Amino acid sequence: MQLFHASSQENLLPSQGEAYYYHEFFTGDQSAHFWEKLLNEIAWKQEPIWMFGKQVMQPRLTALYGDPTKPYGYSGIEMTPFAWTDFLIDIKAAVEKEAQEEFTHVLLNYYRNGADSMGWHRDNEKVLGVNPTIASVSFGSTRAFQLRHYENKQLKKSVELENGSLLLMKGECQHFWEHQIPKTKKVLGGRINLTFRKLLY
Ligand SMILES: O=C(O)CCC(=O)C(=O)O
Ligand SMILES: [Fe+2]
Repeated sequence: MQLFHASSQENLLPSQGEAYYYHEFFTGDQSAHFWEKLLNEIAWKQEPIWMFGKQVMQPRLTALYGDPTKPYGYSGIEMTPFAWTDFLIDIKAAVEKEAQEEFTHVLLNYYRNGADSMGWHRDNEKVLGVNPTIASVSFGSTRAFQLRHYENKQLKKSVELENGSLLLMKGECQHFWEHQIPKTKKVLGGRINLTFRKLLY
């Protein structure tokens, strides 16, 4: 939405994948506006996933939006998308312009406080194709986003995802690197994250 973004434009990863961070991709005013919409108008739910043969509740709230005829799933669950809303389309358009990619779906995560989290994973479902571009937008409290090499787990990178920021993951990132949002004991408010994806149906 801004013409020039305060961006490092430099790859956060040393090799085998790309991750680019854009600080203040959205202005403070835009972010405050989207925060209110996201909090009040998204159909948030706490859903179970399968982990090591057991069903457990995810430690955060989630929602999926996109083409309702194209479901998407991970960790043994399948989600049916809700149809796009106007303000989600506005966010999507801004992100698509920067990413030079068209997205079909957005997965939303609401971390209510520092006890909510997302464990180590790669976004490598078959339906995303070989080297997917995933665009991740954050609003609300800053949380650490950690990346570590899948084969050499000592190799780690961390970036603080701030209010109004954009993170683009590209190339071989989902093949060679996993990522997580760890729990934190810092007293923190909520954070909402949107990951835009292109599902190849
Ligand atoms: O909350 C985040 O920044 C990460 C979200 C994520 O990795 C995902 O939805 O796959
Ligand atoms: Fe992810």
